[in-house]
Amino acid sequence: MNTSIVNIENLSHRYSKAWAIRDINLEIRQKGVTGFLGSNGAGKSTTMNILCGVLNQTEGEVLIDGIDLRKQPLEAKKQIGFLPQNAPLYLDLTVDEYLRHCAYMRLIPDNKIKAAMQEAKERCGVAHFSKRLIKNLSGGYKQRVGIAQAIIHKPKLVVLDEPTNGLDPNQIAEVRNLIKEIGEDRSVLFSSHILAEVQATCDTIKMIEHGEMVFSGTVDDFNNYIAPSSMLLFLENLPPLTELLAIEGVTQAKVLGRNKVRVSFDTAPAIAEKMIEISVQRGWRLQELHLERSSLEEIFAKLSNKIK
Ligand SMILES: Nc1ncnc2c1ncn2[C@@H]1O[C@H](COP(=O)(O)OP(=O)(O)OP(=O)(O)O)[C@@H](O)[C@H]1O
Repeated sequence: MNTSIVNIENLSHRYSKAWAIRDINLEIRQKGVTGFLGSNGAGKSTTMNILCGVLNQTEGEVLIDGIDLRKQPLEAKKQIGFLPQNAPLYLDLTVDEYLRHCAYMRLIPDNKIKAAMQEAKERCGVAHFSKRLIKNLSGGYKQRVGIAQAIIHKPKLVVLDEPTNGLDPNQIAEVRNLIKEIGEDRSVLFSSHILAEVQATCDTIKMIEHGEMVFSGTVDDFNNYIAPSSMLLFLENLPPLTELLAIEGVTQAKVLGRNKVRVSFDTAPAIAEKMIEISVQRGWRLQELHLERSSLEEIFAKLSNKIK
């Protein structure tokens, strides 16, 4: 069995002269939610449009569930549901009329359309708006209908391009939950330039900047991308700073309160364990040790600059 739903190899795309993406390699697992992160203009939409067969790449290969998208587009596209950046909704249709149209477009057999519509509507929480004109739905519900059309044919891969863009905070939370639910039994790839959103919704992160992949890994890998270089210590018996500074690897020490000190260190291995050991030996009575990690924004900035 193929363990990846998507395999992208050496993918590049050029609009007229400028390359929008360059030599991208990407693998996405069969299940779970993958966040596709990148600044504005990084190349997310270009990659997603190629991945969904909406745009023909200049170079490289895209396999969906092992099927070459270029050579067998109809077969490959059966496995893909796509919600582009501007949801392709027909505002003058009702939810039912629109989803029926999408089901026809997806070549769902006539006798299965009703059940497919019902299942997609229930999954996306829009069944009670079946007869409502799409133009009369709130932004969040329009987006739900957009997601319903992306899953109506039960694809193995659902691709959502900035699905929470323009929604209010409540609607964002609802759409994020829906994305997580959908990712329970298939693979979802969704793009965003909001770090916290990707962190809250995804298992895996892929990040693109200036058309090149700069990161691929778990959310934890991402959060730990920059190794900590300082720690906060809460010590009942705070020693003189000279004693802290004499520890191998410690570069700075600053008292922040009666029992609190910030210690900066270089890349000394196992510095936290060493600090605990020394504090026991010397009776400093360590109450708490907190490694200070980089904020997501710092990691984002570092990755963004990686290829500048
Ligand atoms: N149709 C087009 N013609 C020419 N250049 C384009 C076209 N579409 C995108 N580009 C350029 O390709 C690069 C990548 O754009 P893309 O839309 O893929 O980025 P993005 O990461 O999706 O950005 P955003 O978050 O702003 O949607 C940008 O420099 C953009 O200006």
